[in-house]
Amino acid sequence: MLKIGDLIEVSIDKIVFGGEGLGYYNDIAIFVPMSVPGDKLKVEIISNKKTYARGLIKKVIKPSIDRVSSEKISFEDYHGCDFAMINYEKQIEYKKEMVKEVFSRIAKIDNIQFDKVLLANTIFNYRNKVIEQIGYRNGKVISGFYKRRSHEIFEVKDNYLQPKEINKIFTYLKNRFSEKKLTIYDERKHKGMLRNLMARVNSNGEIMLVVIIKGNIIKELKKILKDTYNKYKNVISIYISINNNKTNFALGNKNILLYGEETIKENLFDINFNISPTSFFQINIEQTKKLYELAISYFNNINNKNIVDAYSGTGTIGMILSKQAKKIFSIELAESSSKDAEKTAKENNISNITFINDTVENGLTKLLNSDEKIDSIIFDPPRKGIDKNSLQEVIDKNINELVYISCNPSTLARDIGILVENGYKLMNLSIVDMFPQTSHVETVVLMSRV
Ligand SMILES: C[S@@+](CC[C@H](N)C(=O)[O-])C[C@H]1O[C@@H](n2cnc3c(N)ncnc32)[C@H](O)[C@@H]1O
Repeated sequence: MLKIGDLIEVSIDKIVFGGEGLGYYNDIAIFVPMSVPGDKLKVEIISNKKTYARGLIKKVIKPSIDRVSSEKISFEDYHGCDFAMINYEKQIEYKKEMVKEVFSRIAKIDNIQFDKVLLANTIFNYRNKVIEQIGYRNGKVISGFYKRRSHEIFEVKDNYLQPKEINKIFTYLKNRFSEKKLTIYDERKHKGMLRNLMARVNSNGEIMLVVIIKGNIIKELKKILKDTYNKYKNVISIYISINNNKTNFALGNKNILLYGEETIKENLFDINFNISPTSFFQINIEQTKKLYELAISYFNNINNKNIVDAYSGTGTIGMILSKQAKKIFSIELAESSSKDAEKTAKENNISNITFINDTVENGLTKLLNSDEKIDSIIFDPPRKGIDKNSLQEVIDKNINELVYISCNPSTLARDIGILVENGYKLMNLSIVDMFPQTSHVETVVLMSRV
């Protein structure tokens, strides 16, 4: 019987959904984060159940040929990236395996074939949005990510995924915060001011900064942000977000524009999209272009179709489709995203699009029961997938063509399973690697009525 704290030797056989490696020790399944199939490891047991246990790597005894370093072993060593210990080509192989495994287990579809697997050219520093926790160490303001399963912050110099320019500006801000001895938010006492730093950067290198605080804006903070705005010409927008809640969610309800522009803009397919601090926008622009191009190519004959863009964010896919389609209906829950989308449509003279600021659960049902004829739907839901009733409505109304973009293969497989049971066929399935160095995978699927 294993106990917490035991040191064991284990060989890793495979990667399972969620990104952890799996090996066996006396028939007990041992899950090991940051491990690679082919590794022989010394592992310390940190949790123990009847049929399985979880352990952390203490030492790499013999590295897998796919491991990039046998010295770096922890989540923190890889800046919080749970696949960065695996060479890039192999990361893709494991993502394919994970998608195959969930489709077989959940959707009961075996041996899926991938239409396309679109790799990234830029595999580091690709993120266009960054949020860090602010903390305090040895009299200095620091920022970074929480260590795994802890609320201790770890700070890294040149973070693997973040744009270098943002790292530079964050360093400047933290030095100024330290100098002025601004207080740091303490989540246990619910006291102190500085909570998070957030930044967005667009393809032109323009930056939006958001400082998330509890309480009121004090003049020292305002002065630091004014100096930042004047010093860095590429910082085009600075907000303070007030978050007085006891929550892990970073942004607050009140977002106050201090300097510069209300939104940052990103150009995709010749449309300038507006993005506010709280709006959703895909975090990897190079891969987003490929993702949208591929998803749009899955529609058969867009011209003269009425298409719904469900879970539409800032309206990107719908507006790109609107160039060819007859009519687009975009449904999005978040008010700021919907407002950004409306602004973008106006500025780019797009008029054949209707924005519905509502849940897909309500908005889609109403639309499908209205006089509008709907030919096709593109879904891009959050991780929890499509709500069951909405899916049933789509099935009942016999919508022939569904494109489904998903950031969570297990809820995708669940929803595809339901569609297949109800007379749809899986026509195409592709992967776009939006999140290199992490186990996250973006999948695009085309379903049609048979
Ligand atoms: C993965 S994002 C996709 C956004 C967009 N398609 C894009 O590519 O930028 C999911 C979006 O769904 C929205 N959302 C979440 N739950 C929703 C719901 N129940 N109804 C409508 N929109 C929802 C989120 O605010 C977010 O903008």
